[in-house]
Amino acid sequence: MATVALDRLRKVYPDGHVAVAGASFEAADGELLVLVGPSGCGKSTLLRMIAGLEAISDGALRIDGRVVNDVAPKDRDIAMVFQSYALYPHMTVAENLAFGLTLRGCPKAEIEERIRAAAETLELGALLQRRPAALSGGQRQRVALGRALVRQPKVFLLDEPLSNLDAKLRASMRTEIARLHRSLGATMVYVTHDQVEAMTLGQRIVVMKDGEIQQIDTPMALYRRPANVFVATFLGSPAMNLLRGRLVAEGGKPGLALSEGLMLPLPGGDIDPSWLGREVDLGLRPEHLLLCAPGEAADFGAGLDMLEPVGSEAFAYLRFGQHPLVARFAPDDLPAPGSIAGLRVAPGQSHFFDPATGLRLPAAG
Ligand SMILES: Nc1ncnc2c1ncn2[C@@H]1O[C@H](COP(=O)(O)OP(=O)(O)OP(=O)(O)O)[C@@H](O)[C@H]1O
Repeated sequence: MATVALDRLRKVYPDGHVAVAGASFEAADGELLVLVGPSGCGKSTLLRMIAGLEAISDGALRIDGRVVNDVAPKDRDIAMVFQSYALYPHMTVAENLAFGLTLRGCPKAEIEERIRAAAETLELGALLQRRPAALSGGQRQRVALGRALVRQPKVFLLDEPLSNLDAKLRASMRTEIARLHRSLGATMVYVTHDQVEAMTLGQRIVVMKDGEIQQIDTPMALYRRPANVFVATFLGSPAMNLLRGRLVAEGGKPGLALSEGLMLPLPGGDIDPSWLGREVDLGLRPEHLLLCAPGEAADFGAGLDMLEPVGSEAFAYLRFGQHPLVARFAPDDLPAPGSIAGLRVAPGQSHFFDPATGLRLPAAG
C-alpha cells in the first residue's frame, strides 16, 4: 500500500479555467480519504490528476514518495472505479474481472486465483458467468469494485461510485466499501458530492469549493469546528442555522441583537468578551436549539410553522421574528404547529463567523 501526497497541485484547463487552485494534502498509507464538495468544485479533476487521466498544470504529485507527474496512468499502480461502472457489456463478469490482468500478461492460474478471491470478498461467486445486462445496479458496481480489487493496486481511486444507485442500495454499498477498506487496509481516495457519504465513509474529509480546499479534518472535527461558513453549512442535514447580528451583553445578559430589535439570548460562556459589540454570523445546529418542557422557563420563544416527523426525531421549522430556524426535536410531546415553542441554546455549541470573510472567529487567547 502507499501514500498519496499532493504538493500545491494545480489544474488550469486550456480555456483558462482554474479547476484546482493549488491543492496540498497527503493520504496516509491505508487511509480512506474523501474529497467532497458541490458540483464543479474540482474534485473529479483532482482525482483524475492523481489517476494520470488529466495532465497536472503545476505542483507535484507523489505516490509512495515518488514524483509521478509524468508517469503514465498504467504505471502508477492505481485502480479507478467510476460512477458509470464502465463494464464491457459483451463480456461475462469473470471476463470483465480478468480483462485488465490478461492485458498485463498475468499468468492464467494467478488470474483465476485473484478472481476467486475478489468474488469471495464481494459475493460475486454466483454471478461470474452473467453479462452486465443481467445484473442489478448494485451488482454492477460490485463488479466494478472487483475489477479494481483484482489489480491489487497500491491506491484505489473512486469517483462517485454510488451515485447511480437508489438510496437504499447506496447505504448498503457504503457499508460494503467501508468493510472492504477495513479488510484490505488499502489507501483509498473517494470523491463524492454527498455529505452523508463523506461523513460516514471518510477517515478524513477534504472539503472543496471553487477549486480551493476549505478544510481537511476528521468528520467529527469538521462538524464540531468548521473553519468557515461554507463548511459549516455544507456538512449536516438539516443545515446549520445562520443568524447575522451584533453580540451584546445588556444588563449582564449575553446575546445576539438581531434586526427588528430582537434579542437571541446565548449561554454566557459561549461569547469571547473581546467579541462584544461586533457583528457576527451566528451558527447554530438544529440539534442545539433545545425545546423547553411546558412550564420550564425558556430563554426565548419562536413560532412553530411546521413539523416534519421522521420517526426517530422531528424537524421543526420555526420563526424567531422574521428569522427562520430549523430545530431537531425528540418525536414525543411536541408543541402544535401554530403555537410558540419555548427554546434555549445548548451551551458551548454556538459557532461565530466573521461576516466579511466567512471565517470562524478566533477566540482571544
Ligand atoms: N475540459 C475542461 N475545460 C474547461 N473547464 C473544465 C473542463 N473540465 C472541467 N472543467 C471545469 O472545471 C471545474 C471542475 O470540474 P470537475 O469535474 O472537477 O468538478 P466536480 O467537482 O467533480 O463536479 P461534479 O460533481 O459535477 O462532477 C468545473 O467548473 C468544470 O466546468
